[in-house]
Amino acid sequence: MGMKVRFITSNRGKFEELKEIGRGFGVDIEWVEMEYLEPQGSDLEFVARKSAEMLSGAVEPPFFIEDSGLFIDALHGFPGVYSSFVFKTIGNDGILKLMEGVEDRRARFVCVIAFSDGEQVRTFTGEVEGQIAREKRGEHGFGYDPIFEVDGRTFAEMGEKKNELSHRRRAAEKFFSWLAKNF
Ligand SMILES: O=c1[nH]c(=O)c2ncn([C@@H]3O[C@H](COP(=O)(O)OP(=O)(O)OP(=O)(O)O)[C@@H](O)[C@H]3O)c2[nH]1
Ligand SMILES: [Mg+2]
Repeated sequence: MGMKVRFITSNRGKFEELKEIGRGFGVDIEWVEMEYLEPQGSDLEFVARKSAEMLSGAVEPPFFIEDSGLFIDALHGFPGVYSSFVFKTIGNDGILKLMEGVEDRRARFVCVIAFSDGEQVRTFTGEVEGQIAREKRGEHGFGYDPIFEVDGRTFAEMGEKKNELSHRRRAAEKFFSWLAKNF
C-alpha cells in the first residue's frame, strides 16, 4: 500500500468517501474520529486552514481535515460555512421549506481539504454545481445528499457514482496528486 495519512473528522460519511477515493490513488486513509472546535469564519478555506493550524498542536502531523458546505444561490450562500449546524438543526426539511416556491434552485457543494505536515498547512478545494431538489430523493450518502441534484439525480440516488463527481472527489484528486509528488 502506498502513502498512509490520518484524517481527523467526526463524520463517518466523509471518511468512507475519502477512503474509497484514496484507494484509486494508492493513498490509505486512517480515520481519527474526533470532534474539533471550528473557528467561525466567513469562508470555508479560512475555517479549514485555521482548524488545521489549531489541531497541529494537539495531533501528531501529518494529518488532514476537511470542511465542506452547501451554498444556495437564492439564499445568498446559506447554509455555507454553517452547513453542519444547519443540518443538525433544521435539516433537509428546513432547507426545502426555505426554498418553497423559489424558482432559482442553483446551489453548489464546496469541499476544502487542509493538510498539515507540522510546518505548514496547505489547502485543496473542490466544488460541484447542482440544484436543490423539490423533495428528498434517494437512500445513499449522508447529510444534504437527498436534496442536492446534478443533472436531475440527487447525490443520494447516485450511490457510488457520487464519488466520481462530488466536491469531495475534486478536492481529494488535487490533494492526493500533490501528496504523491511531495511526500
Ligand atoms: O449531503 C451531503 N453530502 C456531502 O457530500 C457533504 N459534505 C458535507 N456535508 C454536510 O455539510 C456539513 C459539513 O460540515 P463539516 O464540514 O463541519 O462536517 P461535520 O461537522 O459533519 O464533520 P467534521 O469533519 O467537521 O468533523 C455537514 O452537515 C455535512 O453532513 C455534506 N452533506
Ligand atoms: Mg464540522
